[in-house]
Amino acid sequence: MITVDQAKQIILDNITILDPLKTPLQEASGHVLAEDVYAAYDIPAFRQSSMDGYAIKFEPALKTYTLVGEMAAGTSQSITITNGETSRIFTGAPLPEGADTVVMQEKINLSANQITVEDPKIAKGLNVREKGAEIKAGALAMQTGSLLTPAALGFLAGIGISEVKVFPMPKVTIVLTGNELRQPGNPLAFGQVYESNSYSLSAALKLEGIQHIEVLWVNDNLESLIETMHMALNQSDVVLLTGGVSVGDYDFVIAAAAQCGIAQKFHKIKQKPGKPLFFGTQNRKLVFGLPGNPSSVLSCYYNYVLPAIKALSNLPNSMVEVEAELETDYEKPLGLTHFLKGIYTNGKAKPLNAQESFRLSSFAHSNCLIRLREDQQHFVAGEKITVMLLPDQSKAYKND
Ligand SMILES: Nc1nc2c(c(=O)[nH]1)N[C@H]1C(S)=C(S)[C@@H](COP(=O)(O)OP(=O)(O)OC[C@H]3O[C@@H](n4cnc5c(N)ncnc54)[C@H](O)[C@@H]3O)O[C@H]1N2
Ligand code: MOO
Repeated sequence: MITVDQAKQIILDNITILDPLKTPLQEASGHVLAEDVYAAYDIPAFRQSSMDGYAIKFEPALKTYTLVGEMAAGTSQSITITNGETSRIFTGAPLPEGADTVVMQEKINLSANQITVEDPKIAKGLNVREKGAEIKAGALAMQTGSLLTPAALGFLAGIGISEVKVFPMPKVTIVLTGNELRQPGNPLAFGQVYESNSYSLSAALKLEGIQHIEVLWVNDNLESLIETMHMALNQSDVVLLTGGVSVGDYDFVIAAAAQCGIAQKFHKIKQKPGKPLFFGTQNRKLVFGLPGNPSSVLSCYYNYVLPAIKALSNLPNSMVEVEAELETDYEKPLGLTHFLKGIYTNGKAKPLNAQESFRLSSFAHSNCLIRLREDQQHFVAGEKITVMLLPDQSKAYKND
């Protein structure tokens, strides 16, 4: 059986970044740019006022100017002023021909059609945004590899860009196996359990900005599973199966994967929860067989699926690992890495009760996974261990 780190490396070794795609700016949030973007225009495209006030042709000795017109934002008509003249002007409006300076309206006195400038700091060019001050036509605006943050998207829109080439996010299909599964909201018959894996996985994927998520249900029989797997592979870049990867008579994932031409890269990792995790590829498509227990599914998602999904889109792994002090003693058997649901605050990590992989109550209240080494049995309070911060809990790590 392979170790946690070996499994992580095998997955990364099998990833090919998805082919870049032209995308409207409105859909590009959180993606990585796959091209250098150049400005097509000078921005601002004209000399404009940065204040509401009066545009003048600055003359050091002159304090009084005659009002001859107005320039509003969005006007398509320009006017011309000469020495001793002024035009009313508003923020964002083009400067009149001949003007080089704007006086804020709080810093003048208006009487009849004349203004008197009362601004000791007045100087040529004050309150004027020069043409091309933000960026010049032809200049590099953003480089390939940049993350499209809200500010980056606003910047690109502001210089007239409407679509960009990005590394897309993968399309994901979740395949639920298990005859016992029932949709929440319905009464349970004997032997049935509520289906919860699609809820946790879809929510985790949406949090990362994944938009294409499809959920397919399949009964525990080989033919149906093969058919559903083909469908899932056809429509997506990543297939996440839950359940059916263990050794039971109704666990068909491994056999179905082989029959669908999925090359097995590993099956089983020295870890708890999630020991029977399966990973395979079909060309560039990734297939994860997540052990069905709800806590195993999520633990494997954070450890293996999330980094893979990020890597497909050329994004860094969003799982942050930090060193922390274990708050209590802990005992575990040798041989498997354990991931414990825990609470991390102010550099200390506390394992929660209810660590069994069929239950999610502790996961629901945790903000981290505490990683305990496979080759160690006794852990003592105060000892340094590694903690994986859950990405949706970033505000919960520090006491105010
Ligand atoms: N003889 C052995 N039995 C088991 C082993 C083993 O090594 N030898 N490993 C155990 C471990 S560890 C795990 S984890 C599970 C994994 O089993 P499967 O991946 O085959 O999953 P299932 O048997 O289908 O389901 C396990 C458990 O999870 C529940 N489940 C499944 N899907 C959902 C869902 N969508 N929502 C909520 N709950 C779900 C299912 O009802 C089962 O209770 O195998 C152990 N057995
Ligand atoms: O590894 Mo299983 O996920 O412990 O129950």
